[in-house]
Amino acid sequence: MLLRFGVVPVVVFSSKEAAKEVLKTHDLDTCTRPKLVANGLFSRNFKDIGFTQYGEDWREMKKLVGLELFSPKKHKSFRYIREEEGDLLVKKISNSAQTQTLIDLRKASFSFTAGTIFRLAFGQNFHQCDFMDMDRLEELVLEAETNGCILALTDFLPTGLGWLVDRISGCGFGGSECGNNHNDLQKVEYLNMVIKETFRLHPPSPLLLPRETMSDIEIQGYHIPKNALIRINTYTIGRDLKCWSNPERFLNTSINYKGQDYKLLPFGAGRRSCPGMNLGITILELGLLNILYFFDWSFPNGMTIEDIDMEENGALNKTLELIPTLPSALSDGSSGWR
Ligand code: HEM
Repeated sequence: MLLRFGVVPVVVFSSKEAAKEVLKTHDLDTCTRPKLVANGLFSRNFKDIGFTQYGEDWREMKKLVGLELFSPKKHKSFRYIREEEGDLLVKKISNSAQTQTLIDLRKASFSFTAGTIFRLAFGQNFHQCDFMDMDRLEELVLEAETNGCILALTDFLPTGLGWLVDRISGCGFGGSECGNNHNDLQKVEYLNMVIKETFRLHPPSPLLLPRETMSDIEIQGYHIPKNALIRINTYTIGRDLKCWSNPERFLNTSINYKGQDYKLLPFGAGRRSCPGMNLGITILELGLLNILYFFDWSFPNGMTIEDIDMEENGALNKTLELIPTLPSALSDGSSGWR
């Protein structure tokens, strides 16, 4: 789909064939990022690896994070951090289980994920840091997410005009569907299937991060000029009848979701694909295993599954409050899943 936002052509690709042409055949022609106002603000003027333009700086950063954060050796050496944070998550939920009080699963998962990434990236324990406040951090992440989706007119209208309209208009930037009647092995297999299907039906990034063409190219027979903004619509591809026989149902396929199969791209593909993929998957599996293996879950009084708001709004601001119960076989103070 070709749109024109002000003076900028914006092309949205919603088929796996087009995604493959962009991310594989023309990866090198499309692997820079456009300088969008919102992204500049929370990436310290495009210095962040995710929003910096393609070139020497990006290549250096990619090499550095590949060695220092995401290599298999580092991944292994950070295991104790993931385990300690997993134990903390289990303890927190156990406390609620013992008093039979509600726990906000979104907040608990956020704390587990942010705690792990914070320690890994900054070498400091988030929970022992006086100057860090988890609620405030969550607000900041939400704000960054929301701003990431905002399109400012400054990005699309000629210099001055868009900026003026943005100021006047106030464009100031400043649960998966699962049951639990499974034994342990089934739980693990089931969990992997749930993760894959959640990636397909509810991709964390429904549109991959924006790319910009660095030269004139042709995709699916269409001419795309240099400096066009490109978006890959993974949400639509994940529900495309041409790719999936029954898109609304769990499919239980052995499909690859790490960027080799262009009908399932939760982490993108090509040069700008997610370098934190293995860490992300490990955190997700560990968090979910701890939540599902150690606890049974029930709704608060009077609530049914229909009351859960499954609508997506593109941000992480939905609460999911449930009551955990410790199965009797496990109520001996076990620590987290390793
Ligand atoms: C389940 C967890 C995660 C998912 C689903 C995910 C997804 C994505 C997606 C879709 C992109 C854009 C790819 C593209 O536009 O082609 C991306 C980029 C990126 N992700 Fe992740 N991600 C996850 C976890 C992480 C983690 C844990 C980190 C680091 C701690 C991370 C760091 C990055 C970075 C730095 C980029 C930008 C890469 C670049 O532009 O060169 N991600 N991620």
